[in-house]
Amino acid sequence: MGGGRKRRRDGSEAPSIHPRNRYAAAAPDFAALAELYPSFRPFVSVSERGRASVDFTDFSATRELTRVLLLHDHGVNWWIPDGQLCPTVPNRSNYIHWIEDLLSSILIPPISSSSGRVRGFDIGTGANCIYPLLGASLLGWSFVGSDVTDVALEWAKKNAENNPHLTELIEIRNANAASLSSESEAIVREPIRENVLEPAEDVAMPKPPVLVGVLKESESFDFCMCNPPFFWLQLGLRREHGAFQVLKSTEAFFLASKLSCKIDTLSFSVDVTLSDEQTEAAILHGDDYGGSLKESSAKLQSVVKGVSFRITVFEQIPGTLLIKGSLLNKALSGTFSSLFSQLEDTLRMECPSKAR
Ligand SMILES: C[S@@+](CC[C@H](N)C(=O)[O-])C[C@H]1O[C@@H](n2cnc3c(N)ncnc32)[C@H](O)[C@@H]1O
Repeated sequence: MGGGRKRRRDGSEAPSIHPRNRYAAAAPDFAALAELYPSFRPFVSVSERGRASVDFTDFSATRELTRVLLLHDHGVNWWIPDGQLCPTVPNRSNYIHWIEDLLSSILIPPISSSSGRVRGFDIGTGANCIYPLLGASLLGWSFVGSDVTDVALEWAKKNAENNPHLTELIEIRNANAASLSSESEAIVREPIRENVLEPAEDVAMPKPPVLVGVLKESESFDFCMCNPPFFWLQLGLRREHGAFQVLKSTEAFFLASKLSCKIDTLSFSVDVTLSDEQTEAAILHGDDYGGSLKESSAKLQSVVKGVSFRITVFEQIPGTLLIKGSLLNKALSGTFSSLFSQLEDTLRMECPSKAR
């Protein structure tokens, strides 16, 4: 029965799937989907007892699963390039329904819009554009989705445009463009510390544009949502590859890319810092921002020196590691995104996944 609570390993109760979630009554049927979609078939294995499963540590498998679920159950055409965050449809649908509950509760007064349509703002919509696509297809909501990397902006737009019935409902905005047009101020602030193990020293970085400058003066929204701006990579490893080895491979990867990095074996993190010349080259060659030379120089002036990005390795469950990439210098988002996807390829080669 959908909506039942699952027990975690520590005995506590895990949040249940929302009762209106399409997958609340029954989880996706991998075998049936494999029958219908030949491209999904190679990713489904069937055990001796006849149970069909998918390797959730294999990016290609989870991407294909997301693609067929969005197509089959939601009539949505969808794709993302390698290295981009792949969302799980049942999980992301929960958030849409939880927001729906909040909006219908007395906690949140309705914001009247002329169209009478619910309007949401999705900070960091990603290449996958998942929340706008689900909100629009499930409930007819309209969305503005923002992002800062070229690849996310390009694919979020493609994902909206490849669904003519939803295109009108989804607008994608470049938060970087907003920061350049609205005189971004450089500030020194604490790094985002969502893991207690992260070092506590302050990091100099430009203030990231999140809402200010991205929203228009006259606009109103019924809600705003955000899945934090980190990049995650999940690696299912063979027994002999531990977190320490992955950390060392990460360090070696950045050193081989001629970047300065500092490994911290206590917090299992690697801080990567680009030299002034590397930062300048990255920005002036416009790898992360397709703007004009004038915009590039404005961006260059807004850059504050310091740690550029941080990679942290976590052991999620024995044999499965999560590698989190945090962008600390927003001016380098494209460089970061591209390096993170190269790091992913390197780690997948050096620390192969568990055999299926
Ligand atoms: C963890 S991904 C989430 C993607 C998608 N919303 C999801 O839930 O699968 C976070 C996204 O936030 C973007 N991001 C980072 N800083 C941002 C900012 N200041 N404004 C908008 N997006 C940002 C990143 O480029 C990345 O695409």
